Amino acid sequence: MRLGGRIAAAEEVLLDIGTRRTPVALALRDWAKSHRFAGSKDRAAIGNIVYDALRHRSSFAYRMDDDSPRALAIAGAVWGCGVSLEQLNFDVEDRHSPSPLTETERALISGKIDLKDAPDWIQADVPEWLWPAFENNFTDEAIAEGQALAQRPPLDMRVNTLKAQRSDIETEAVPTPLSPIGLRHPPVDGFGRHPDVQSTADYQRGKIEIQDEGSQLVSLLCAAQPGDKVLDYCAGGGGKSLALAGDMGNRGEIYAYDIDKRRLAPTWQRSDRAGASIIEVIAPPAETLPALKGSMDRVLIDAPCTGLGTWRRKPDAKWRLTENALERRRKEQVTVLDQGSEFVKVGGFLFYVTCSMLAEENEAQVYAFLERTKGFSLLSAGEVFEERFGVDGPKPWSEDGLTLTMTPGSTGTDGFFFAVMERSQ
Ligand SMILES: C[S@@+](CC[C@H](N)C(=O)[O-])C[C@H]1O[C@@H](n2cnc3c(N)ncnc32)[C@H](O)[C@@H]1O
Repeated sequence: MRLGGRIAAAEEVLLDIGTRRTPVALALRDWAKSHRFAGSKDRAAIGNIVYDALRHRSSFAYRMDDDSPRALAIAGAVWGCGVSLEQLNFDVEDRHSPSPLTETERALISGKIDLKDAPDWIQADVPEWLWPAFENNFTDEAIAEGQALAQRPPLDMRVNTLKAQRSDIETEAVPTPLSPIGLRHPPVDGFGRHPDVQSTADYQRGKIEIQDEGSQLVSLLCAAQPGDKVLDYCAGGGGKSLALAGDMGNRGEIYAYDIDKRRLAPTWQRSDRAGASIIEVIAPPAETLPALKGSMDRVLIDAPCTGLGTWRRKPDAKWRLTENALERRRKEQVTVLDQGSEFVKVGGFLFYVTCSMLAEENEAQVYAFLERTKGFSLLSAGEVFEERFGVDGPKPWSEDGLTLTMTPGSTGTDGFFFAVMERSQ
């Protein structure tokens, strides 16, 4: 496909996302299914235009003075993928090409509108309704943090130390700056794409997992010891259970529970591949779960959240998020904290993690939990962070000197919140 065809395809996909509210990955898959002539390079290029257009939706719309799919697709190609104005001379004979650029479009692409004059939320590419909370969190750095969340992400992998060391992995990926067991393919440029890690022998043999460095760090911050009894209360697909099993040297007990059976399902196969035999999956109706109450050394609550921290990877979620959804997540967070905390033994630890950076989902939830629940106290996570990842590397945010908030802007990871509490009675 020529460039014009790729831009027109991106416009079509953006229209689909806007009208059907289809998640971006699904919209791209649907488009590819009905356009079999598109090769893998075309699909990657179209994907890059679409993802970049969504990452920067409000700032691109401002600079194009237009938020139509056409304007966003052109902006995605130019400012996201580095296409030049000269390259945008679409071939009028090509029926797959968009119509030629108008004079106004040409002027706008040449940079007629200065983003510096735009409201802060537009410069930051954060939804307008969410801006006060976002700004409150990051104050002077809020625009920079928003912009960091709109960048392309790296592809991070975690080395499964049950099967390999970092130096054993055959790859062009580089070590991650903080995680001692992470490898990174940096963000791609232009129309590039990341290597297909899942088809490598190391992945198939369970030596590596795809996992963002932030997710690796929160798992390592739990400092689970060989022999511990650990409950992963919101285990989802088991990503953190697997990381914990590696850190524990496959000695001890890990119970992976989630209210949603379907989300939990891949954990069996993933544990097998990783050789993580200490993981016991407890799926609903979870008859064996109540017997574990009060007996766990560590309980990890990787709570359901708005997922702000993953906007680099799921930029469509940023514009779909509503105040109602935030409220629903907040209620679920109260539930999982109350329920999960019952499993911690006296002298054990409770970890509260989200992939959000909103104080309402993070510090506020932890403080409200401590207020209504006897016997738990908040410890400093910063000390463990420095112990495990050194004092010289990038530092997470900490509003209270105890909890940690990692962000693309501070630690170069997805956004994650981490708090550790100890049970004393
Ligand atoms: C952030 S995801 C977990 C991701 C997972 N830990 C990982 O590393 O891949 C949050 C999970 O919480 C689960 N959840 C929501 N409400 C729950 C509840 N009341 N009890 C247990 N799990 C719950 C959801 O089904 C979802 O899988």
